[in-house]
Amino acid sequence: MGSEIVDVEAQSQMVEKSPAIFKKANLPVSLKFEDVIYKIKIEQGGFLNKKSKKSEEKTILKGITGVVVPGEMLAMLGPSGSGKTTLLTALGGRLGGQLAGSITYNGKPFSNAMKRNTGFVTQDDILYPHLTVTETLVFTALLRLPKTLTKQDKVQHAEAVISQLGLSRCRNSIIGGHLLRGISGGERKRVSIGQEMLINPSLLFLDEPTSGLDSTTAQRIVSTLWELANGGRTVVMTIHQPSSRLFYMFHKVLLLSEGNPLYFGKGSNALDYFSSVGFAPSVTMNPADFLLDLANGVSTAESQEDHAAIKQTLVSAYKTELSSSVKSELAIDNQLNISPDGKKFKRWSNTWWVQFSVLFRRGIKERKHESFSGLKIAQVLIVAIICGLLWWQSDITHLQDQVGLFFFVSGFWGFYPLFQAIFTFPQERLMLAKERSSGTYRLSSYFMALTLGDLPMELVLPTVFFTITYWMAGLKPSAGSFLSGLFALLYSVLCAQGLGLAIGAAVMDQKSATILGSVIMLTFLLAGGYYVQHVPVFIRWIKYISISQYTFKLLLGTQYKVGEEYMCGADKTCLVEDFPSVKSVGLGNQAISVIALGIMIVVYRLIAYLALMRIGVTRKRYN
Ligand SMILES: Nc1ncnc2c1ncn2[C@@H]1O[C@H](COP(=O)(O)OP(=O)(O)OP(=O)(O)O)[C@@H](O)[C@H]1O
Repeated sequence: MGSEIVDVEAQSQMVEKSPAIFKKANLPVSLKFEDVIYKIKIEQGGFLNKKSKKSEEKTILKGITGVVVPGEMLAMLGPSGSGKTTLLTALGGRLGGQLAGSITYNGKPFSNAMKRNTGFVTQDDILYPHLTVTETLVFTALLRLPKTLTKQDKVQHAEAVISQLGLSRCRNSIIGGHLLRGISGGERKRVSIGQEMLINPSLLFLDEPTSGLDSTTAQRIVSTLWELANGGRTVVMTIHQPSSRLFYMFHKVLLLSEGNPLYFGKGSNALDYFSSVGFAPSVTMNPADFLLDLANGVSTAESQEDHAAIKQTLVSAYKTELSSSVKSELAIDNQLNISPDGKKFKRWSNTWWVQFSVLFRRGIKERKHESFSGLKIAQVLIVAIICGLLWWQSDITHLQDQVGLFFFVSGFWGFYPLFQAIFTFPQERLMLAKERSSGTYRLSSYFMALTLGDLPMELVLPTVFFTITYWMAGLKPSAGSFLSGLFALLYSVLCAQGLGLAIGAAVMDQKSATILGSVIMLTFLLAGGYYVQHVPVFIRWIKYISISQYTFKLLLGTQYKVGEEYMCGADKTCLVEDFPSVKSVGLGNQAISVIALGIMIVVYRLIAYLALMRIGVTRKRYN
């Protein structure tokens, strides 16, 4: 107990020394929840026979009540699957579906203003692997801090968080991730907490902030959270197996077992309560371990116990012994009359333009390794040179060859941008969900930043390709033909890219999106007018949606004119427009191709945008 007091004193001193933003909460929040019940529908059976599929209702949370006031830190304990994360998500205003009971924040339901006053740290750290610690926190500060602060102030806030969380040593190291060495797990967790601390939330939720960390690091993180609570914040976290040192730092503890509350109250009173209902620990042990044993139906008092019966006894004991006192605590009017006023708390902290420009810069930084990869450039250069060599100084007498080149170009530049774009949104899914659910930015600014950020490289590569191939292959040596060919190609690249974005956003799974993308593009290619000219009427419509067909037609149009002749035999001339694959797409009506591709450029992006609207804004946890 003595060491506890020393700890607490040391922590109070640290608070004194802390930067201003950690001293006091702006808008203290009293969180009250009463009889929270959460049900889900589970599909059962029917693996072989769909008709036998039944949906069964499962109750995940079975009436949980509690109150946490500013300055308090609540820990939710319980075995795996007991409902801790579900309750945390519900309290954090992020759970949709069948949620019953009442959850209030200073007596009011969850609102946008409260969202901006709430920090939520998920169990898995969702961070960009290629950014450094400082970059990560500065970008978050620029996005999430209000526009009343200058850029300099925002950077200073990020710096303050870095020193407060002891991240100075690794400030310039990259976060890292899968197959990419970066900072340690504990440091990564602190960066995630730092991202939420930046906005100085008065209500902070954390899902297992200490899991996978050694006890010293865990202690350090919980101490920081304790400091935050001490500054008038309300801190709620789930925790797996806290050491006794940590256990006594929590002001309140909620013990769950299979969705039932077994205990709610001060951590230091927990053992007395369980002793009073007949479950006293027989040996001195970590109180958290003892509580978890009980929640699993294991009591040290008896050796051959019936786990289900013990759990049942504890559930009943809670109802008879504790429930009413917890509810009466709820009735105490400790509602703070501070509610975020609507004017002060607009929905977004920054203007569209600020969001866009920060996201644009962040996107370029995170993906520069990918977009400007030497391998990608080498791949395009090699294909361009091989094409140039194979079609070396071809001329119109070999019309078949030239037409083949144009078709290849339209196919290659259909697939290439499609597959570059298809991964964009599935890779970003978790980040988008995290940042959208905390109201960091508008979807439109994110969408524009991401799609425009990739654009320069996506357009440079086909330009380089076309320039090399065009002149090596000896196509029409006029600036007009070259430039209109290049325009047609870039136009079709934008279109294929849009299709890739739409498929990626709609499917949100890289593997399925790739398969779907290749089937669609292959169909477009086959219907492009080169391989088959006598298409049955019932399927002829495909060519009207085929990107390859329009690109092919535009490229042919830049080289040949209606009425132009070529040598089709020893001393025989034919009209270009009568050549089979030219005939199938035709040389006239080029404007229609331009309009059709233009429509597709817009429509595919619109589909991608609409598909993204479902991410992060629904308060569902399992989406
Ligand atoms: N949408 C869902 N679909 C299916 N099962 C769900 C869903 N939501 C929650 N569950 C189930 O509800 C129970 C509680 O889940 P929850 O993640 O809240 O537990 P937990 O106590 O946080 O577990 P852990 O400590 O392992 O993270 C689990 O059995 C889980 O499988």
